[in-house]
Amino acid sequence: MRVWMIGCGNMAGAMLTRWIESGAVKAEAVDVVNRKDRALPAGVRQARALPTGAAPDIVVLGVKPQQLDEVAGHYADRVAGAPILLSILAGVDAAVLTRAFPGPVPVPMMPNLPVALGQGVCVVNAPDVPTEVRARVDALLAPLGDVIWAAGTVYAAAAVLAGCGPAYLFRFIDALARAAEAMGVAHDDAARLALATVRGAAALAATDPRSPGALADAVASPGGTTRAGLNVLDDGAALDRLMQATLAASAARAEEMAAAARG
Ligand SMILES: NC(=O)C1=CN([C@@H]2O[C@H](COP(=O)(O)OP(=O)(O)OC[C@H]3O[C@@H](n4cnc5c(N)ncnc54)[C@H](OP(=O)(O)O)[C@@H]3O)[C@@H](O)[C@H]2O)C=CC1
Ligand SMILES: O=C(O)[C@@H]1CCC=N1
Repeated sequence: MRVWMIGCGNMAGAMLTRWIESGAVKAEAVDVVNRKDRALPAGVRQARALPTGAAPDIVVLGVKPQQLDEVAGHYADRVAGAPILLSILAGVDAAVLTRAFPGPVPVPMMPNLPVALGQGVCVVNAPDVPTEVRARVDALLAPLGDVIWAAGTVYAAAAVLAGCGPAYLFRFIDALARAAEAMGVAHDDAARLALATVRGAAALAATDPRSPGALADAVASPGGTTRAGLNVLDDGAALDRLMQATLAASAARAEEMAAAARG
């Protein structure tokens, strides 16, 4: 599969790393265009313009949403002959993509950074694409982790959970560590313990047949120490309300960005 990537920073770079490590895409089949050379997997070509010659099987758009018009001005003509335009731009829907890049089938999606390990989530928002396009996108995304197709408000919610979720969890790890540090654990030990606890708990939740709620109950002895802590998180649904407000803020920002992109 031949791939062109327009913009290949943190997120698109994570996807590229996994594609190459998994063997889904060969490094020499990838052309990246960015404004300066970056550390990319060996064998990937990078330049300040798309290559000449036949269009690839897929074009991946990996710039910031605010850079869409600029890159469309440079590359829309070259991209027009490609069959699929896969976009990871938050708040940029299929109609906006087609306006900027007429020709290819637009496939907006929201990945997350753990795709680099093959443990990410990709939420795809292209409900009406032809079967062969869906099959091709599914095959390309499969090595990255879970793939979910969603539309409308479900996509909006799933996209912020998947796309932003890692950042929320990184904050949670830091907050756990800071709390332990405030109680006397050395800074580095607190950071290590918090990360190891989250990693182990996530691995257990991913493999154990019990739900996260049931696993929490398995940790919390009746009248014990964990229950006392859970009572703080559960008081007035404090954690639920915090997460609802967090996702709602990200979703509202995505909607603002979508409105700006629509113009
Ligand atoms: N970070 C994340 O976890 C996630 C990000 N996203 C989406 O991914 C997209 C990129 O975000 P992220 O990777 O964090 O940002 P980065 O800034 O790391 O990546 C943006 C890339 O675009 C390139 N770029 C900018 N302008 C141009 C241009 N005119 N021509 C070609 N390339 C250009 C930059 O390279 P250079 O400066 O060298 O040109 C850089 O490689 C965003 O749209 C975001 O919504 C989606 C899900 C998760
Ligand atoms: O913060 C952002 O806008 C992008 C999209 C999801 C994660 N990063």
